[in-house]
Amino acid sequence: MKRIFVINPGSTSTKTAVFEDDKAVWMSGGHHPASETAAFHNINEQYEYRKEFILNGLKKSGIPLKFDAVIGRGGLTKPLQGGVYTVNEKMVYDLQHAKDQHACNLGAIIAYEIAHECGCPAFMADPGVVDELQPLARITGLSFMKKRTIFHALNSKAVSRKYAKSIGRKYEDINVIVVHLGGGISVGAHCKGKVIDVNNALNGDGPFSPERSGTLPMNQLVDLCFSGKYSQKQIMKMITGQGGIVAHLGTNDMITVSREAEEGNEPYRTVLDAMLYSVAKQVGAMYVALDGQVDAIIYTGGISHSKYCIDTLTRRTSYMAPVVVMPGEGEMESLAFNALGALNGELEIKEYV
Ligand SMILES: Nc1ncnc2c1ncn2[C@@H]1O[C@H](COP(=O)(O)OP(=O)(O)O)[C@@H](O)[C@H]1O
Ligand SMILES: CCCC(=O)OP(=O)(O)O
Repeated sequence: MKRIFVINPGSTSTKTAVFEDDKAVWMSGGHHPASETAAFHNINEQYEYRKEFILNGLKKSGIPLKFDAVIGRGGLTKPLQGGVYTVNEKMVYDLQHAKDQHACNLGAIIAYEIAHECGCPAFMADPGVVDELQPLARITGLSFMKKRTIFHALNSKAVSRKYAKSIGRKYEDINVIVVHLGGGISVGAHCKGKVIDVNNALNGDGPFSPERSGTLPMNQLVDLCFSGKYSQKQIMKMITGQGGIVAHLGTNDMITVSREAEEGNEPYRTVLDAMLYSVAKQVGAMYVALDGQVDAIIYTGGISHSKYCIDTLTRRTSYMAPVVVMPGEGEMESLAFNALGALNGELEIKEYV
């Protein structure tokens, strides 16, 4: 029996779990309010805060640091193929110096530290930088700017596989649109096992989300950049951490926002409806990317627990394809599955170079 520790830092939460082979025997985690994380200037500064949060969780439950492997959510390194990777010094360095700032960058770093203390291997799998875009989706309107993907690759692929299995088919044989509704929102076109198009959920591309601005009017953004009022860091923070629902309503707590909207309270109702409208439009774009050949539209991520959000999105998109709701995320199970497969020699362990 293998004991695996799973670490998953998200933009709004940190989740941890202990698995014995493929069974979760302990799960923990918590929400990080925007009021707490706003104090940090960058993700590296959150290292101690998140590590303490993780170690305290283990300590409170009396769980010793004895594992056969530790696996962390993959971070925003250079674009990579999907799969499971050993965390090495080079990866830790690249994550500490990553241009793209997201809490997932800490997953592999903290896994590496804890694994070192346990004397076991550290892994990460299917990071947000998995890149399978079809050639046309890479080209932008400026010849020197290429599109870069950052999305919820781990969960999007995990729920797609689960859905395919539930209908007796393989992920590699179906076409689905996967909408991950988390702190960031990604809407991907999965064509026979490859994500051929998807918005960059982190950097000002696609729908707006609890914490991201999504696509903005470009001329106004350029004016803002040259206004002399804001540093580059401040503008990036407006786009990635303090945009979207946080910018409009001052919170990333979508449980409250959904409840208020459902009761018809303003400005919650209008702002949330606008976010859902922008998500539905992105689903339409991915419908086109798949030439209308879509087996299902899968809604997943934390916000998919909200009946108000799912009812609204279903009304706006179900005429394109059947809607499937898989709330929350399968990231913890998927990470554990990858670590177990790596330990048992059933999955190739890739080296980060
Ligand atoms: N029952 C719920 N109703 C509405 N929103 C929810 C619910 N549960 C969680 N959320 C929201 O889901 C988001 C977190 O989603 P999650 O997929 O766990 O992502 P992340 O990795 O971005 O932290 C938060 O904005 C949280 O408020
Ligand atoms: C880096 C993965 C994409 C993303 O936006 O994740 P969160 O929803 O956890 O912020």
